[in-house]
Order: sequence, then C-alpha cells, then structure tokens
Amino acid sequence: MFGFYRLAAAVPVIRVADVEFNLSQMLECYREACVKQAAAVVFPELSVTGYSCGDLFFQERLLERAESAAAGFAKATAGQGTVAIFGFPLKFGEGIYNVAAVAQNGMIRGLVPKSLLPNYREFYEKRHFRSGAKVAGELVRIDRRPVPFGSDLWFDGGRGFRFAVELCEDLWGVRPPSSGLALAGARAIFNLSAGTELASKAAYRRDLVKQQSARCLAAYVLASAGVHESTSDVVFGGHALIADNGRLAAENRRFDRGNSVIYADVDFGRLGAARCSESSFNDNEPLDRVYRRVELEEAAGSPDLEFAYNPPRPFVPEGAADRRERCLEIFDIQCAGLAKRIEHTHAKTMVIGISGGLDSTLALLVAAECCKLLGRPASDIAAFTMPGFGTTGRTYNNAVKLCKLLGVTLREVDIRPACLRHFEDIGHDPAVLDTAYENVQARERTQILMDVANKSGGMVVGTGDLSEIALGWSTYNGDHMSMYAVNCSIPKTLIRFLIETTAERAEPELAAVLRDVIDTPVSPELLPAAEDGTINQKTEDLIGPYELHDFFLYHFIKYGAEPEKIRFLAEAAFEGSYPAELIDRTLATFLRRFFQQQFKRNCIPDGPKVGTISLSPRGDWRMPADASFAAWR
Ligand SMILES: Nc1ncnc2c1ncn2[C@@H]1O[C@H](COP(=O)(O)OP(=O)(O)OC[C@H]2O[C@@H]([n+]3cccc(C(=O)O)c3)[C@H](O)[C@@H]2O)[C@@H](O)[C@H]1O
Ligand SMILES: Nc1ncnc2c1ncn2[C@@H]1O[C@H](COP(=O)(O)OP(=O)(O)OP(=O)(O)O)[C@@H](O)[C@H]1O
Ligand SMILES: NC(=O)CC[C@H](N)C(=O)O
Repeated sequence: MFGFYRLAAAVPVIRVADVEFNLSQMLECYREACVKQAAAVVFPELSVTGYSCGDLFFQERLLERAESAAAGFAKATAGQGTVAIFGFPLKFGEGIYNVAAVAQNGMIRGLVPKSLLPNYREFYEKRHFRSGAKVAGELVRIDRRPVPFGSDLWFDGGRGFRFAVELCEDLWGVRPPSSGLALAGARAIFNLSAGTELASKAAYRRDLVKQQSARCLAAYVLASAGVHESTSDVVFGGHALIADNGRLAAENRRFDRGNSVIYADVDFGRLGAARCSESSFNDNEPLDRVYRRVELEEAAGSPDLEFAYNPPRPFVPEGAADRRERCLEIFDIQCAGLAKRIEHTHAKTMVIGISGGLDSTLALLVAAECCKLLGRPASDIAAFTMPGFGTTGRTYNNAVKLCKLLGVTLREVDIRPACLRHFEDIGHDPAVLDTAYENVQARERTQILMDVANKSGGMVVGTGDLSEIALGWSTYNGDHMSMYAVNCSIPKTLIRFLIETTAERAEPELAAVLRDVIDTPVSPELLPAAEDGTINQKTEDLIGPYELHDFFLYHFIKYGAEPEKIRFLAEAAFEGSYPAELIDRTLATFLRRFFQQQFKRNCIPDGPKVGTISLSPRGDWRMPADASFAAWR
C-alpha cells in the first residue's frame, strides 16, 4: 500500500542440534508473521541447527537433517504471502557453507553464503565453513530443484520490494556485502546473526545497523541467535533490530526466553525517492561485481500502518528531552548564522519589527543571543512596535514587555496615519478591507524598518518562517523582505517549541510573556479586531491548521510524495484530530498555494538552513514560478 512493506525479525526458541524441534518453533514464528501479513521475516544465523553446534557441523546426520528441514520449511511457505529467510549449513562441493535460504510460496528461491567468517577470540567459523565471498553464478539442487547459490544474489518482489541478505560478521567488515547489494538495487537488507552478548556490544550492534541502513539508504533487519544457544563459553542474547534509513524502527527486548517477532512497516517508495534525490548514492557506481537478480512472486504490501513511523508532527521530536536538544541546537545554528552576517557587515544595529506574535518573538530572542555572542549590548537591537488597524492589546502588550525585559531599544510607531495617507495617495477607500488594505500596512512597516536600518547603519532581521514561505503567507516586498531572515527554515509547528525552550531557561517574568505569546492565536492582525478587542483574523481559520500544512510540506518536499499518498498518511496520522474533509480541503489549499507562491520564494533573503528541508531558491528548492499544478489538483 503506497510502497509500505511489513518487515519482521524473529528469534525462535531452539535446541542445539535438534533440527525437528527448531523447525517447529521457526514455523510458529513464521505463522505469526503470516497472520500479521509481513512481506518477509528473517531468522537468526544457522537457525535450523543452532549456531553453536561446534564440530557437530561435520556430522553427516546433522547436515542431511538440516537440508531436509530447510526444504520442509520452504514447503510450509506454500500459499502464504510472507517470504521466509532462515539459515542452515549447506554442503557444497568439498566444503560446508553457512547459508541463508530465501523461501517463498513453497520453494527455496535462492541461497546466500556468508562472506566474512569471524575466526578470532570466541569465534572459529573457518574451522567449519568456507567463505562464500567469491561464490557467484552457482546452482544447487535442493529437493531435486536447482536453486541459485552465491553471494551475488538479490531478490525482487516487484513494485520496489527489493532486498538482499548478508550474515552477521558481513556487517562488521570493512566492506559489507550489503553496500554493493544496495547499489545493485536492494532496498532492504536482511541479516541472519549470532552475536555473542558482551557488555556494551548491543549498543555497538545497534549503531552498525542504523549506520548501514543510513549509508545504503535502505531498511536493515537483523535477527540474532537467542538465549537457548549453548552457553558453554558465551551467551547469545537474541537481539532483533529493524532500522529504516538511519532511524531505529523496532527493537526487541534481549534475553527473551520465548519465541519473539518484531515488525516495522517500511516505505520502500520513500527509500527509492531518497536514492534519486540524494544523487551521490549513484556516484558509487561502477559496481565491484556482477549481481544476479532473483525474481520473486509479487510481495503483498502492508495491510495498514500499524507498525509504521508516521508522526503527525514530523518536524518536532516526540520525546521532551530530544525536543529540547533539537531546539537548543537549532537556536545555536540560527544565532551563528546571524552573528556571521552582523560581524561581516559591521552592522551597527539589528532592526526588527516586534508584533507580539511567534515569529518576531523568536527572531528577537535570536538577535538578543547574537548580541551576547558578539559581546555587544542588547541595546544594539532596534525594536519597533508598530500598531496598525488590526493590532490587539494582547500582542501589543506582549511586544512591549518582551523588549523591556530583554533590554533592547524599543520605539513605537503608530502606522495608521501613514497608511491612511497612503490610501489617499493610491485612491483606496479604507472601508474596503481587501488585499491592498492588508498589504499597505505590511509594506509600511517594512519601509520603516528598512529606512531605520539605513539611517542607523544596521540591518533588518527577517521573521518569516518556513511554513509561511511554503504557503506564500506574507506580503510580497513587505514582511517577505529583509536583510537576513533567521527563521526561514523553521516550520511553524517547531517555532512554539523553540520559544518554549527559551522560556524554560528564562526568568519567571520573561517566561510568562513568552508563554503568553505561545498561547496567542496565529494572526497577521491586518484586519480590524473583533468588537471585544480580540483577534478576528485567525490564520488557521483561513488557510487550515499549520500542523497539517507542515505535515504536507514534509512529505511533499522530502519524499516527493503524490497527493493521494500525502492524504492517506495524513488521515492515518491525524485520525481523531482532524476530519478527512478538513484534511482534504487543507491539502488542496497547500498544493495550490505552494505552486502559486513560488514567485515569492524566488527572491527571499539569505537565512540559515537548520533542518533537512529548506525552500531557499539558491540552496534547496528550485522550481519554476510558472509551473502548472494541474496534475496535483
Ligand atoms: N507567479 C507570479 N509571479 C509574479 N507575481 C505574481 C505571481 N503571482 C501573483 N503575483 C502578484 O503578486 C501579488 C500578490 O502578492 P502579494 O502582494 O504579497 O499579496 P497576496 O499574496 O495576495 O496577499 C498577502 C497575503 O499574505 C497574508 N499575510 C501578509 C502579511 C503577513 C502575514 C502573516 O501572517 O505573516 C500574512 C495576508 O493576509 C494576505 O492574505 C499580486 O500583485 C500578483 O499579481
Ligand atoms: N504590530 C506590529 N509591530 C511591529 N512589527 C509588526 C507588527 N505586525 C507585524 N509586524 C512585523 O511583520 C512580521 C510579520 O507579521 P506576522 O503577523 O506574520 O508575524 P508574527 O506576528 O511575528 O508571527 P505569527 O505570524 O506567527 O503571528 C512580524 O514578524 C513583524 O516583524
Ligand atoms: N556470527 C558472527 O558472525 C558473529 C560475529 C560478530 N562480530 C558478532 O559478534 O556479533
């Protein structure tokens, strides 16, 4: 469904060298994965026999039983949609290989031997096995059927569901086979492991899995042998991990004594999109060897998003500690960006319009911190509060309090007389509350700020955020323009948290003002207030919730997702919060405005990129201002 496939890692209970028992436990896990409609499930290394059989691997009895159990497992996959990936020792030529079998719908479709054999400290695999690093283009007869055998195989389950297999130490090597296999086309790597548990090794293993998934722009699924392996000299922990392009998607509890299976729904379409846009991925060609593609029957996509990562606020980390760390880092990036520009231009002042809204508050906090970084007094900040026709007491008071508490230089200019005069000049009836009525105010404010900057040898600090830039929700050549725009890559859903992080560190009086700014409805305050003096023009009533717009922006820009997929993801993420009709309407607004308002983005001021998404026409987002959006309508 929309490129999602459910991946699973199973750690079964085993008895060392008891093939029949092991098969029964593996089948139990497999059936569970089938019920959950996993596309594929991986088992640990040598799962059919157990990893710790030692010299029993030389016993013909064990090898024969292992091979027939492997064929038996394959038969059990008949009529099921789920691919099974499990391990057994395979006699081939004059040696034994530690192999992974890939079975689908009744047959073993391919056998992949382990390339890197650990033979140090507690490991002595070379005593029993041969390396499969150079095995390519071979066929093996299993149950009288020829099966492709080699470390050159990758598997294609159709519609982007492409994967490959490696075994334990392969991942720990200098050049894991999965790197080449990913370049050949595999979007998921399954690893059959048997990792001994030593203090702190699990964290290292988790890092390897995350890193390799990030490096390969792939999913990485690892299942490691469990606590029922022999404990003669070492203990195995049954670690299972699923990573998705650098993110840990699922992990089990180690040392579990029962059968356990973990799942993650991974978006293979998104992995494919990342490989197209992060173009250095393809600079790794030419491949170091020729790979064989094994065509599988088409795999079934995830039935739903039960195990998917689909947060409603993709820009905002979910945990409080992560969020705080992210906000502090972003704030540092913003301050460093502004400090460099101020230092370089020897600007004497930083001129900012303070409305008492979220964006100008954050810009002011950044400017104040920048003064500290540069060893300059906060009074170098020339703050202007400029009440207009829609300014309310709440925002005005917050603006004034904020400036006083931060010790910046504050001036107040009532823009109404100048705007009324301007209406006369352009022949506009002030009773007509149209676009001109709104934009005259925004442009009047910008004119004041720009002219003060000239007069004081300073620079106008811009306040507009990423969500406004995406929607073109600003007045062209009004608040759209500045000399350096510190919030330009920060989405609205994150701005609140950035201010909150400062509030947490601030004196109580300042914290109280910041929290009231956070609680004020978002508004340009360009239309007159309501009769009771409260804000009338609420942005989110007009264009839809920013939470939705930021969600759409994330999926549209980062993964190039089509509108139907964005709608599907949003309906899942916002179930119970926003009705489908509102999601639909807001998505239509987003797409229309995103296309129509590119002309504003094509001439935005410089400003720092703080996250993976930016709409700078110089850096990140180059799009014609006259593109047709008929296909996205
Ligand atoms: N593709 C294109 N290439 C070049 N020019 C293009 C164009 N499409 C429209 N235009 C022209 O651009 C002009 C329209 O743009 P513009 O003058 O900006 O006006 P417009 O976008 O219509 O109005 C500004 C909107 O932003 C809102 N606003 C303003 C200020 C602050 C905030 C806030 O909350 O932060 C919100 C305000 O409520 C209003 O809805 C028209 O003259 C139009 O002809
Ligand atoms: N009354 C005002 N006094 C001074 N500057 C203002 C005033 N109203 C708007 N501005 C300037 O115009 C910018 C854009 O206005 P807008 O209302 O969109 O931003 P905001 O109030 O800071 O934040 P938000 O859009 O989140 O409410 C402000 O950030 C500010 O720099
Ligand atoms: N089975 C293996 O290949 C184990 C080796 C690996 N380095 C580990 O300890 O987890």
